[in-house]
Amino acid sequence: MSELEISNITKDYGATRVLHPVSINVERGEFVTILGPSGCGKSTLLRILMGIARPSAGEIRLAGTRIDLLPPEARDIAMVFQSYALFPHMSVAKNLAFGLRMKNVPKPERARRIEHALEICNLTGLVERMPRQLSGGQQQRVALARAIVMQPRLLLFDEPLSNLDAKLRDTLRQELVDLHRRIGATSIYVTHDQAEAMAMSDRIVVMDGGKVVETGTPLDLYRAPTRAFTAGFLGQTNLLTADADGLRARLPWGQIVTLSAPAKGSVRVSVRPETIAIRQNEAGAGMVTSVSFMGANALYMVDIAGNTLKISQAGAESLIAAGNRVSLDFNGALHLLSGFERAEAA
Ligand SMILES: Nc1ncnc2c1ncn2[C@@H]1O[C@H](COP(=O)(O)OP(=O)(O)OP(=O)(O)O)[C@@H](O)[C@H]1O
Repeated sequence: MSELEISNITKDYGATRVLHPVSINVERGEFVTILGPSGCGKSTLLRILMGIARPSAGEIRLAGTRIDLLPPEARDIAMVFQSYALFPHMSVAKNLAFGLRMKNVPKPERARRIEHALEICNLTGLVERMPRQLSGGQQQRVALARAIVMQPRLLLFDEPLSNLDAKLRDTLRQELVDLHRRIGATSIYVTHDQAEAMAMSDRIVVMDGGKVVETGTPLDLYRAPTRAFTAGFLGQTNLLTADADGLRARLPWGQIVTLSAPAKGSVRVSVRPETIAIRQNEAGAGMVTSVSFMGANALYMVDIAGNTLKISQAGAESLIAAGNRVSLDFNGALHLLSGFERAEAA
């Protein structure tokens, strides 16, 4: 039995179905990210888990108990919101105490839990401040502490870092991962930011159009996505059509390459920009249309037989200028996608 079992949850608004039957299992202590573009239904799913929206059908079990019919306060779930949602007229200490008081936690235990939550969220010293006297990052830490202090069975995060600047986001992302390791709470994190999902998660659930597209570890989904949607959403990639015969395949410009799995006929492959080597060659089939120096790497756009390929070259010492002809080497096997028609049509 999994700690959290989401079984065939659907959600209809009138005649519009925004969640098709969605089933996700989360193990105890696991950090699972639901990743998908705006409008894919991730917030709807979180609201259903929290109990602030009702599913049209399906069941949710937490530690074996059915919870989808319970009110939010009876679910043993805490949520950290994108907007922090702190009580503006209460100090940090009172914000943290509020939920505990509602649950009639005795005063000495309240104090102990608050002190612990403040300490692990790096907030000691700010306990008497009001929310308006805190920076965005500090406010988000308070929101986190307020969730942790409840010691919930399940922690939910709704894009909690998206209102922060890039640098602070990176810092807090790391803090969140450390924190999760220390408290080991079962966590569901919702984001449309693939870098965040990759850096933080034990497992990622990719959603699109109200459906689960694919589930896997960050490494598996990056290296071996099954769906074109996953390949394109998780990092950058090039999607190409090839003519396969076993492990060998011919690209549209005649180049012969190796596939990650045998196939026959017209197939789709995903090629990550960093797995292609670019070489200046007057007789090459490609032409550099643009080059951007990114610091640690250079990003080339290459036109080859009507296809535009992104190529990332690490530690480039000299750049190949736009207008030059190039040939491309594919290092290793090209990743074969399956089921791409369905994913793209979804
Ligand atoms: N109350 C509502 N009535 C009708 N449609 C709704 C309602 N709430 C959400 N939707 C629709 O449901 C779909 C999923 O919305 P949801 O907010 O879950 O997406 P999301 O993936 O969280 O997007 P975002 O990242 O932009 O918040 C969207 O098409 C949205 O327009």
